[in-house]
Amino acid sequence: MPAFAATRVLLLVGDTLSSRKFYGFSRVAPLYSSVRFFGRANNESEPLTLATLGFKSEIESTRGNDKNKLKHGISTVEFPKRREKKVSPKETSVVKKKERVDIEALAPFAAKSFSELGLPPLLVERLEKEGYKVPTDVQAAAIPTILNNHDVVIQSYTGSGKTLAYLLPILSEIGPLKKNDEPRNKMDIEAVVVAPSRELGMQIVREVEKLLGPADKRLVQQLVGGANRSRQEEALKKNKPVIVVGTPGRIAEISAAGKLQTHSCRYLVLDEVDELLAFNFREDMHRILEHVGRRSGASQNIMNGSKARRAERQTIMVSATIPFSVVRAARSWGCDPLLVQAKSVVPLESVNAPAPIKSETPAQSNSGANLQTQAPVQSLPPSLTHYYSVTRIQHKVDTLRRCIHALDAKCVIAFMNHTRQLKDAVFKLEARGMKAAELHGDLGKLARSTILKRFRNGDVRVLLTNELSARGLDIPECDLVVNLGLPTDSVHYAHRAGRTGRLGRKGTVVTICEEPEVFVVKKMQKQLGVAIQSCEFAEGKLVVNEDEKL
Ligand SMILES: Nc1ncnc2c1ncn2[C@@H]1O[C@H](COP(=O)(O)OP(=O)(O)OP(=O)(O)O)[C@@H](O)[C@H]1O
Repeated sequence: MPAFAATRVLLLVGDTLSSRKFYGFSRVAPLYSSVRFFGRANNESEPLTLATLGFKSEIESTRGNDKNKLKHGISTVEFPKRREKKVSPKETSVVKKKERVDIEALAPFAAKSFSELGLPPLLVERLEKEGYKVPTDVQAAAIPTILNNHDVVIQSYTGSGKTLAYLLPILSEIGPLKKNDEPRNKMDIEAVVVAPSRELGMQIVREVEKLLGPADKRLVQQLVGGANRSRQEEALKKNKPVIVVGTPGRIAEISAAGKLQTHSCRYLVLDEVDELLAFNFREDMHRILEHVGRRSGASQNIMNGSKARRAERQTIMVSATIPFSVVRAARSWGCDPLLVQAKSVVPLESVNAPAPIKSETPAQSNSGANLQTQAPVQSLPPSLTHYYSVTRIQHKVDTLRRCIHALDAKCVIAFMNHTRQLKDAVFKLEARGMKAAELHGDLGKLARSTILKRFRNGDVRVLLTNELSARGLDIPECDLVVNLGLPTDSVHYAHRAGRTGRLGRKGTVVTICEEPEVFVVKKMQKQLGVAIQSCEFAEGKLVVNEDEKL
């Protein structure tokens, strides 16, 4: 178990804003209308305003916001001050009046359109063609922030659209859909996206290909392990991609062989960054962090501190779960990074190490300074229903089958902790006429992608898998996640659970456990701040044990 997994906590509210410098604001991105900012005077007597940050005027956006008031959520977006721009007294007074005003915001979609976020028309057109019309909250917060050259850590719950939140600002600046048509040095790779699994890597590649369109899809190159390396190297040479997406091992390998020129790369994305901190990725990640976007002569610049680093790559780190180990790592990898969440943007500097856990109800934990229990809550989509059902170990697969019938689930992901258990479970389900398949890391790349394709197509109803599928896998149709083996902790629970209930869809999570394991479920319930209700499956129906309070 990697050390970071034990740290489940993130303190998100820091009262002192960083007074550190921010460099290289070259663009002005318009403000999306319904994500709000509030300014505040800081030590150096310059208030924070949208103007100081390079966004549209605060007064204008505030007016626009009146139309957008909705029932859900509070929106407070704080940015660190942008030093070089002075604020007029008029702006200052507006900011002061609005100081610490919490505003209702649209949820789950904050901005009305992608064009409001400063994306180029070609890209917006392509998005509309693909059916993406309204940005999600996290996209509305992240896109302008990345367009403003900030290094960021993006955290929001599973299935909330984090992939486009970083891809869109990158594609605004590089490739055929970008804002300006400056010619490109064809040898340069301009963005590197690192993901911990082949499946996630391929999924990101598909997303980029979709946006680039058939004529330009060769401008993204996958560099995932398990696939033919020389073919990947040939494709790099022939297609001269602007963006590569891959797993740490393969990217590091090809880079070490001198076949991947990333020194002048502008963007480095670490998707599922907390997973990428795992021990087994350490050496490869070290190489990637040292080489991507590090121009020759940069080592000399490092001596000059963050300003020099700013002139190099922009680092974007992403996950639904950001333990404090990531906060620490992100501070050293990035340049004054910001923590971007659906409705808040704060300097990572203001995120404090977790305080000891205090017993408090989820409602209390939202308002208090100790947000130890809050991080996993923010990692879970609100549209999920959680149950647990007690059974004997030898009846677990049969309970799974009855659970699927009772809930009439069509597309099910069931997690087991040991690869060797998967085959037996598949056999038992198939024997009872339920189409099932196993997916794990011991299978070859082709077998893995064929199984996933069959599952996505609906040919397979139940996918029996292990932790491999817990991260990032996007199968919107998945309506049920079952834990046949207990997840290691609440962070792992959150990622597994997040395979269902994607982007506002309903989803159910059922943990099938033995009696002595119930206390672990109770503990996770407390840490996650969600109700996990006891239930049974009898006569083809779900029976919730209402009176059993955890
Ligand atoms: N603005 C949007 N409008 C409609 N659909 C969207 C939008 N943004 C993303 N989606 C879709 O939402 C789904 C979830 O997005 P994505 O996989 O990026 O979530 P995520 O936050 O990265 O999840 P995870 O934490 O599990 O990796 C995808 O199917 C994606 O195509």
